[in-house]
Amino acid sequence: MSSIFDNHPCFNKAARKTHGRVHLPVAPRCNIQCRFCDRKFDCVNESRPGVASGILSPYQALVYLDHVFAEKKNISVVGIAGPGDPFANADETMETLRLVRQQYPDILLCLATNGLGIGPYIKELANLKVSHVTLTMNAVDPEIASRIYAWVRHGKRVRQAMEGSEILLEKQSEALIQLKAHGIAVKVNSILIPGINEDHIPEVARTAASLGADIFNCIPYYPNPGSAFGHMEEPGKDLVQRVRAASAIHLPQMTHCTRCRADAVGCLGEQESPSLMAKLKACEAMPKMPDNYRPADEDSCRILSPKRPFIAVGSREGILVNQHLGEADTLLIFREKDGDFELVDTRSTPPKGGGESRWEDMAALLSDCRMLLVNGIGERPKTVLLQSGVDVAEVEGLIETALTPAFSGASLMHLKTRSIKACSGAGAGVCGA
Ligand SMILES: C[S@@+](CC[C@H](N)C(=O)[O-])C[C@H]1O[C@@H](n2cnc3c(N)ncnc32)[C@H](O)[C@@H]1O
Ligand code: SF4
Ligand code: SF4
Repeated sequence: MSSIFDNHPCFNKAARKTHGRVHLPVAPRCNIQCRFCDRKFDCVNESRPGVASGILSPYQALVYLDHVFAEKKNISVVGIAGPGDPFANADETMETLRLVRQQYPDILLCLATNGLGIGPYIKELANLKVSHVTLTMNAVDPEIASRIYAWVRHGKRVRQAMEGSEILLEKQSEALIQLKAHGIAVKVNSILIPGINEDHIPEVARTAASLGADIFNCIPYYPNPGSAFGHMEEPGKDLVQRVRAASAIHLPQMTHCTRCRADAVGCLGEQESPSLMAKLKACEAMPKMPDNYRPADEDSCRILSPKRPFIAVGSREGILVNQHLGEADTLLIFREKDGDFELVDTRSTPPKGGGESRWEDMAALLSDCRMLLVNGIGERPKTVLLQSGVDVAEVEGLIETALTPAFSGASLMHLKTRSIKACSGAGAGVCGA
């Protein structure tokens, strides 16, 4: 019998080599300070929790995700794991989850949090079908916790270690109970910090089990020179094994955690992809929100402004979306009218062979269009158009079928071009693909 654990590489060890995950780095800030954590937002060299090569806005993250799915075919989970805490950046986190869910109705969604701020969002997380949450609980005794957490920001006030730890622990317990009450699978991460909590972690596992957690992940502390615990050594294998064995009495153990970056992508332990890291940086440089974008709400995803009333289509005969942008001599321009679609213009595309300026001219040509529908497009023109505020969808099928979701802002996922369409136009450098 299949279960929600099957396709998640962290919750199910058997899936770790077949199913990948992508972390979207949309949450830079944190609402607490763990003494072992050192966050970095522009770091390409280190492979550890809390680092990312860039920070994305929700809209940028959605564009980046397109690149991820184009390069990696085995991604089953989209998650948010910092580099700070998702609920110290609740607006960005929830906006990203809404956009991703709208665009990818069947993908698994997950996130990792310290639990302090998640409470008010649990209901909506369940509505968005966020199926897996990781809650990091490093202690359940406030005295031990106060040695791990330097401060906790609750509401507008920053609380010092002891008072803050008491609040944090209470919020974590409440969050775990509520997450389970909403049918969400919960993994509890507990960072094993030698000399601080090694004898206490089995008690964390026992408490987590009593509150309904599904699985426990005792993670060896990774030494961060930039953190307050920077001088401490990483726990040895024997200690990790001993603590995991004592915790296994209470909960099944995850033993294959690879202590991932906040922008990790692919299978666990896989080397970072240089091309996707470059894509992430390119997406970070895009406008945080193009002209034709307004934040999503619970009911609708992309509500598009009247500043760009039209949608452009690449079509050979005017019935199907079946043209690669590089091959298109003309683009059809549609608008929505009285619940129907009207062809309002046929525009000649800028002449081929103009290099980069061809795509800039194309962006100008489509300055009143909110979206371009084609069955293929090169990386460079796509980036130029997205940066100028034209959303791009690579789809195939009847124009009319594609225009309905395109105008309403609904998902076009079911129409996505199945095979990668290369430009067969007049030679290299012409279409930019
Ligand atoms: C960077 S955090 C982001 C999500 C969230 N703020 C949290 O703490 O769960 C992701 C995971 O990395 C862990 N982590 C951070 N620094 C670490 C370190 N130096 N060694 C081991 N795990 C670490 C956190 O405890 C957490 O479980
Ligand atoms: S809660 Fe997460 S991001 Fe924040 S300091 Fe702790 S480990 Fe780092
Ligand atoms: S850090 Fe561990 S639990 Fe989180 S995604 Fe990586 S392997 Fe999974």
